[in-house]
Amino acid sequence: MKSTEPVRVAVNIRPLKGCTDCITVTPDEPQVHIGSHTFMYDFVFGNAGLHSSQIYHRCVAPLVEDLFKGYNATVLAYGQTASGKTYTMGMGTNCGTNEGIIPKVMEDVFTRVEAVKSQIRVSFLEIYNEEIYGLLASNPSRAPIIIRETASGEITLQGVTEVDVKTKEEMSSYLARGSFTRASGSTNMNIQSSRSHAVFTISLQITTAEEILCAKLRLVDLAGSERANRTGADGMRLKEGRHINSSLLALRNVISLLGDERKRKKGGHVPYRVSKLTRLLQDSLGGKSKTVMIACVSPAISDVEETLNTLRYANCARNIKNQAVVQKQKTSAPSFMFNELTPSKSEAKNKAVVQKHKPSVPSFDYDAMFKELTPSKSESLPVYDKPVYDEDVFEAITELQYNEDVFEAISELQIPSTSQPDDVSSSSSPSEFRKHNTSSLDVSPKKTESKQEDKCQNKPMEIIYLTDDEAEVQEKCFIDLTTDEEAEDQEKQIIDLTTAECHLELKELNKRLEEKEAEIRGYEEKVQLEKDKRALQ
Ligand SMILES: Nc1ncnc2c1ncn2[C@@H]1O[C@H](COP(=O)(O)OP(=O)(O)OP(=O)(O)O)[C@@H](O)[C@H]1O
Repeated sequence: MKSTEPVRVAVNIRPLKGCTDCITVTPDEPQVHIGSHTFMYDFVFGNAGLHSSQIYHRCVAPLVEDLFKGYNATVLAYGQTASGKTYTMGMGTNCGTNEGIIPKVMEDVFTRVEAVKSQIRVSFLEIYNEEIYGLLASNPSRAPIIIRETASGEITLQGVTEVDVKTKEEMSSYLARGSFTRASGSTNMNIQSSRSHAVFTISLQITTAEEILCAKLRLVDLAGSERANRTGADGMRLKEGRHINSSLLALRNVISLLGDERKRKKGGHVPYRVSKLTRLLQDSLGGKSKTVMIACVSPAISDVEETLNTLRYANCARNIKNQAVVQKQKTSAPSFMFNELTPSKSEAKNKAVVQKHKPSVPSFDYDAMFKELTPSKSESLPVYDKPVYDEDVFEAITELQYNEDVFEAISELQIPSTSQPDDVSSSSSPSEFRKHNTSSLDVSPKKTESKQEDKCQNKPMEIIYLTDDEAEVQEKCFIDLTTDEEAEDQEKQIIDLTTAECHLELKELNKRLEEKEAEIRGYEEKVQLEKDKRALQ
């Protein structure tokens, strides 16, 4: 079953902290006014809009319902730093409480699973300085997770830890554990600012007499866009800010391309490969998932520019059309047991391998757990990489003002597609390969082949131990996207984008400089005239 689903967009306006309000909301309508701009959304929460306590029921509960029907779904919190994304998602200090979206999702999921035969797994990862790290891994060295692509275009993640969960409390403790491990730090704008994009994924498999539904709900808390002069970031924070901004720029570029019907009809290339963030969100934006974006904004006048940008991209995201597909496969016999599923060699190539890799048994005492984790937190943070991009370009991009021209120009930019090798490459041997936990993030290609519709294209949740032969087959269907050449290519694309933006910015500045010079010349002439007049008198 397939249905065209627009990305639904909600705006969440956080409470004002004692300064002038720059946003007004039309009562009883999802309409926001800012300066001379007016935007329509699917929902508006906060200010004169709906009460923010309704976010879950209005926006997210329908996705949980769809998850149980076999649809992949995504909730994406987007917005500038300190606009309330982590708070809204419930990934911050409130994650041990019932506040925020994720705790409510858990409540709902575990109420619903009582009525069905199911298995639930969770994974939690972050993109930090353009590397993907698992947040549930028991290994403190936190080796980066590798993105791979199957021959059919499905994105899988090699090295991510997925754990079985049986109760809401267990899931909640993994959320708390991962949230605590996630990179965060203090800036002038947010005392506990997320320094990475975080993705908490709930994988659900429901077995009925006829079929197996296997769908995923991805809950994404993006790091916020920031300006170094406002956050006061330097050193490590500045570098993080640059990575955050560059990946958000790539995301905005994808949104503006997918959200522009004219360009979509032209069939322009969508630059998902430019950053790891856009690769991971490929299924959520223009793919097979049902997606809700929650644009978090601050109503403070001091944040007006960033708020306007967020509102603009969120409005653009409403035009994105996904092709939601039920993720299912047939159960061959009525007594078919989920854990008994063993793939044939041919099936093995379409399935990701999941090995059971459970981190230490979660503690349900949050205070004790945080205490237990505190000394290891700094150790487990990723080691800083060498700066990947040109410092000057990033300096400029950090401070970049996203005005109309830049927005338009980025939309016009067509990024050449990274060639996808026909053949398969993989550096690890079959036995090495089996040592890793492999999990798919179900990021599927945009084009849907009808034949594949009723097959479960996501990774199955069962644990599969392959023979050497099967592992070889499995390996052959992966394409490693992280070769040096490809990484260089991706970096170059980001640099091209940022350079183009810098050129536009420079052009704008030159124009303003010329205007100022003309003004000064006019003033000097006036002064000279006055002098001449006085001399004549
Ligand atoms: N709706 C709200 N009601 C009360 N407090 C809020 C609300 N939204 C955010 N806050 C508070 O504002 C601060 C910043 O929020 P939060 O950390 O969620 O922002 P963020 O957008 O995730 O920032 P960053 O991108 O820097 O991580 C936090 O102290 C949070 O508790």
